[in-house]
Amino acid sequence: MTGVPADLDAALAELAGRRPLLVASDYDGVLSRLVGDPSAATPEPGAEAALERLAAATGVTVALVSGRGVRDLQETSGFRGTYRWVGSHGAELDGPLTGELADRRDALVRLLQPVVAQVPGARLEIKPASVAVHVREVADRPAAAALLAQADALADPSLTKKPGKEVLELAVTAADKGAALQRLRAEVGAAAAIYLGDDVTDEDAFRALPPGDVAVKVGEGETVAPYRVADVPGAVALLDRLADLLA
Ligand SMILES: O=P(O)(O)OC[C@H]1O[C@H](O[C@H]2O[C@H](CO)[C@@H](O)[C@H](O)[C@H]2O)[C@H](O)[C@@H](O)[C@@H]1O
Repeated sequence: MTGVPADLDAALAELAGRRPLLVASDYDGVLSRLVGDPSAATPEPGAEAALERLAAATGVTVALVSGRGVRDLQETSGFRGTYRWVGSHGAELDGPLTGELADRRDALVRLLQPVVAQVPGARLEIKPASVAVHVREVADRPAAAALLAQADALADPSLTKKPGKEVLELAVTAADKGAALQRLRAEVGAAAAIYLGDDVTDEDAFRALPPGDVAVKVGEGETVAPYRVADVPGAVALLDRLADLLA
């Protein structure tokens, strides 16, 4: 099994002694490997079992904090545990969004659909409070970059731009994972928290954690997180290790 780095293991041991404890994780690129079709992003083997063990521990709250809409996250992951579900980068903290936001999002769909349709392999993902232009499966890389630049240029200033891995998302709310994590932390009265993330939008969450909390970057890339695991199996190994320490 993928090991947990020694410095991170020591931080987990310290974290395990604190309650209430918030264990929060991103989904894509952390609990699921990145794949071409977003709807095919199934969980890594062992991920759900580790989350369930953590959620069963006394004084521990598990939260899933995703750029996906909550319903999509539940359907794609198949997870059914007693977790806090945070979707749309925090815009959906507990439930679905209002119709007014959907109207603004629909206008974006009408604007971008014909543009995306011109690039073979590109996808337009329609989410509760945003649209995402995906280029992971665009073989012509200059065309992929040009599409992302075009989407960026078409976005009016009231939108929030969220670049990510092979994607540019245009959101009709200013929600970010950092504000969502702070709210969650306060709601559970957490004495400590850990957050795992792999993408640009997770940096907001890392920055929101106070000293003593544990921020873990999954995979390569620049980050403000002080800890790192190499990949998705490494993230699952971390969660398993924390569950062992809490047992
Ligand atoms: O916050 P997350 O749970 O990590 O969600 C971030 C975005 O994940 C999805 O896109 C990413 O994963 C796809 C499936 O592996 C991949 O095809 C794509 O290139 C990645 O950007 C999801 O589709 C987005 O809605 C999420 O915002």
